[in-house]
Amino acid sequence: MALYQKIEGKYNQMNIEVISHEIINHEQINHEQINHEQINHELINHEIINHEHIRQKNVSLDMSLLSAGYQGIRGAYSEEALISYFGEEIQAQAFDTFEGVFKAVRDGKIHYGVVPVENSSTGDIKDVYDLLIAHDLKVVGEQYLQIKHHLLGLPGSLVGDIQKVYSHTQGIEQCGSFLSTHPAITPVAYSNTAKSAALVEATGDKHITAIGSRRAAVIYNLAILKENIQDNVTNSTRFLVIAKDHEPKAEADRLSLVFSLPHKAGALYHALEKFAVHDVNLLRIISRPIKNKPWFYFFFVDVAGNLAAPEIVTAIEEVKDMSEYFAVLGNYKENSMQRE
Ligand SMILES: O=C(O)C(=O)C[C@]1(C(=O)O)C=C[C@@H](O)C=C1
Repeated sequence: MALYQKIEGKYNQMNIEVISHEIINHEQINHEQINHEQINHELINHEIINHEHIRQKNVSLDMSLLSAGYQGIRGAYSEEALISYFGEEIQAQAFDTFEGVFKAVRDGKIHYGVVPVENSSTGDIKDVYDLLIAHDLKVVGEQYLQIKHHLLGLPGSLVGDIQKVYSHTQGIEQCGSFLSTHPAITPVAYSNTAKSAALVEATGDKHITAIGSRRAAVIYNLAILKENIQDNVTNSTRFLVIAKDHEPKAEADRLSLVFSLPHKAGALYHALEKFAVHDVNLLRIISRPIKNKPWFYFFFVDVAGNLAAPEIVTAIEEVKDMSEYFAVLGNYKENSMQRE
């Protein structure tokens, strides 16, 4: 506990809660009979939720007591990611925007949000990073999803007759080669791939199509006019599972941090050096502008490790000391699909 205490007040508070409640005690889960009612009560109160750990220990929890939000409508890739992470039983709630998901989590209307954060072909989904800062939410998990885009149209539509294709900007970008070889089809950016599919069904127009998933085709009664039109066969998107509070996990092996540094020669170099010196593997780094401070940046850095490891604590303590702003976004279990 002392280690967490050194890093962040909130972590400290969380650990005190974990210890004082003594509900989800890893040892207890292993060796003793579990009081399910008590655990579910904790889940409802949105306190110590360690579903990942519990799932691994084959403890059956009533997931239907939990809610998670995603952007779009049924058939969106985000909904698929949500189901892959939590399973079918959780109450999935659809929101029009990413911001809607973030606000609902922040206001305690839903327990979790599942939002895309990066794509293997097109890179960062920048809005999500900005929203993480703006709403002060935590990352408690991640989910990779292979993205296979298909050209969806009304049954009987012919590729040669298509005038427009609707999709999320990511869907359009990820299918750039297909679109460049079909110049007669005008891409139209829409808020979501599943919403695009629903629009095609609603118009009843055989000249209009959508880029979306096989699942969306089934839900919105569309035919797959051309399958796998994404540029890369390995196309995949990484989603973050966000929550209001940290969820410390013994098996967490990925740590997401955000910090800003003074404008000094070598500031970033020296910050990253701390990870190298303490043998901490850097997994990812991106920068985003600090909106009210022109030409200053937030660095979002992911490293491998658990906050209980002394070398991690030392490294991030040292980075924190050099930073003008510093926060632990979350320490969670890496999804195994990564870097396969
Ligand atoms: O439009 C969807 O279906 C989404 O879930 C959004 C989204 C994204 O924002 O990247 C998710 C995964 C794919 O990369 C394409 C679109």
